[in-house]
Amino acid sequence: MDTEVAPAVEAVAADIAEMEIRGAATIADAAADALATQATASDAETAEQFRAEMHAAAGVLYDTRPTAVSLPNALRFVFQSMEGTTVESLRQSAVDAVEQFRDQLDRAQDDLGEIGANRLRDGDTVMTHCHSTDALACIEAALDQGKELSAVVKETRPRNQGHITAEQLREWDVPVTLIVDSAARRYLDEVDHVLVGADAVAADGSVVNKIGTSGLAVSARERGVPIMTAAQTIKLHPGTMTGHTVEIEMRDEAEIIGPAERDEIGDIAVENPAFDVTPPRYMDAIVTERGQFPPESIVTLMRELFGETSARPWEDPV
Ligand SMILES: O=C(COP(=O)(O)O)[C@H](O)[C@H](O)COP(=O)(O)O
Repeated sequence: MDTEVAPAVEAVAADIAEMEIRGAATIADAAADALATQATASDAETAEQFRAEMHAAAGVLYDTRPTAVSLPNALRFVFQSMEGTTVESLRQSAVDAVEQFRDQLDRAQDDLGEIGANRLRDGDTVMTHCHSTDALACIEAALDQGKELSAVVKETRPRNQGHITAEQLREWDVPVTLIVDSAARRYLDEVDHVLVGADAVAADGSVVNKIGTSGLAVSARERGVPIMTAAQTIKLHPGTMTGHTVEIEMRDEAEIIGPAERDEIGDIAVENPAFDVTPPRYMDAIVTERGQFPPESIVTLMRELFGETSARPWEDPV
């Protein structure tokens, strides 16, 4: 059977893999949109062929990056809403599902921002790690509430996503101090809150986020600084309810060390994990659009949202 994936979908997958499109919420949004593109572009003649093409497109998108569970959750949402026995009905239901998913994504981030903002007080200084649109939504909502905030922004080696955060905060007129990652503990005495995002939240309340989050959380606890994770419910990882672990993406060593430097140093091993796991005991709260949760109780929300799910519904037989 011809399982043609639209070139535009391949292009989105390449952009996600190369991190032109990055950050868990943005990846989910782009992946869902790509499924709508596939549905619209398909010239399948039978419902079976249409489904096969959609499954192939989902597979290409899924294979881009392994850690952000928002990506399979976005694909799952579309497949669970796709219904009908004709190409046209399947196409329409897929396109409608994508629109609904993207609307929900925007709304969830706004609602989460309102809740997270309540934890921030006027005059607070917030430390950030990486670039998280969910975390920034909390700051934006606090600013909208008329609170004045300042920020200490960790640069977030190796790819310096902290620069994106710094730029956004400057646009909102938030005074920013940029620091190298290893300066974080020194500056914790000057901050009132640590605010991070998540690529995945496990059933035991562990938070998977950009490498460096767990060390920051341990230091924050030691310093007595509250730390919260801003994570929409699409960051909740259903597979962890049945014992699966979250795969941590290992990236190219070239992000850390160039070929010339490497030659000079000689024969060494270089490892570049993109994410780490913060155990629930080091996190004060997980803020979702459904409210704020102590990490240990997030599983109740996961049961309510996911119930029985298959991990990769686009691989079901057509
Ligand atoms: O770790 C990262 C991004 O990693 P990368 O740059 O490797 O994708 C972000 O903290 C989360 O994805 C949450 O982002 P958001 O809140 O925007 O979903």
